[in-house]
Amino acid sequence: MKELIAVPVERKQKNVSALPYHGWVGPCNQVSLLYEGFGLEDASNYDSVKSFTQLMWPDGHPRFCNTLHTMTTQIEELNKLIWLMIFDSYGLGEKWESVMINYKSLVRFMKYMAPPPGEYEKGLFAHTDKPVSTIICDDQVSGLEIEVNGQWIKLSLSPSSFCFVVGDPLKAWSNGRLKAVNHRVIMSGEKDRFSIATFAIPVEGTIIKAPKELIDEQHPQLFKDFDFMDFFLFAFSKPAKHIDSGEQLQAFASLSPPISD
Ligand SMILES: O=C(O)CCC(=O)C(=O)O
Ligand SMILES: [Fe+2]
Repeated sequence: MKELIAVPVERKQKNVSALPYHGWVGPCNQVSLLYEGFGLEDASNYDSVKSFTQLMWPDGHPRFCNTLHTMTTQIEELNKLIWLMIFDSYGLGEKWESVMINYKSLVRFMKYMAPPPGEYEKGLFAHTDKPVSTIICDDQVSGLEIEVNGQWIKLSLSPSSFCFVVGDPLKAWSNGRLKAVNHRVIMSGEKDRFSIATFAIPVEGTIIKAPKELIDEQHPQLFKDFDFMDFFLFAFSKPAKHIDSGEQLQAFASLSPPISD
């Protein structure tokens, strides 16, 4: 990752995408002055990894390319395994093929700079994830926090462990059974933090809908069926900027008025 951060900014700026949050974002006020992130779309596809490394390094950095491809295919497998465990836990294991969401992995490589000495500063604002789910790994420099009952809890990931984050679409898919946790990154201490997040981005035209088995009289349908990309683009649109990240799904797809906890 340090090699990626060391790439000249003119080349980093070539890491662009038509989709929000899919390309390079340098330190800025909208996100954070401590934050820098790269985006790699369709990350388990070798050609796509190769195009990325060729964009970053004139020689394409074959060692980086191969290691990255191995990592992304394995994380994608891990994500699928977790989804299958979720399906199974709702008695849908046998039907996994009909409830599976086809997706591509978007990998984001992130660096959060250490704040000035003694300071406690935002690295990434509080949000719920807009992709279906996310797998995060970091370099054990803490910073990731989750909100539980109004309290922020710092997570310390142990070496070689991963954090699975439920995104808003998975909450909708599960008819509200799974919660999309509000999370943020707060930096303190002297060390920079490096993290890699792998997001599940459904393929074009995917409709997010709760399986009929998860809807009944006791569990009425909470969200209308929606096209993933419509929701994703809505979440990054101007009107949605005024809506709390955790409320965007409700605002976009709710079938009932909000229920307070
Ligand atoms: O860097 C992290 O640990 C979290 C990143 C994150 O939440 C995100 O990119 O959505
Ligand atoms: Fe996130």
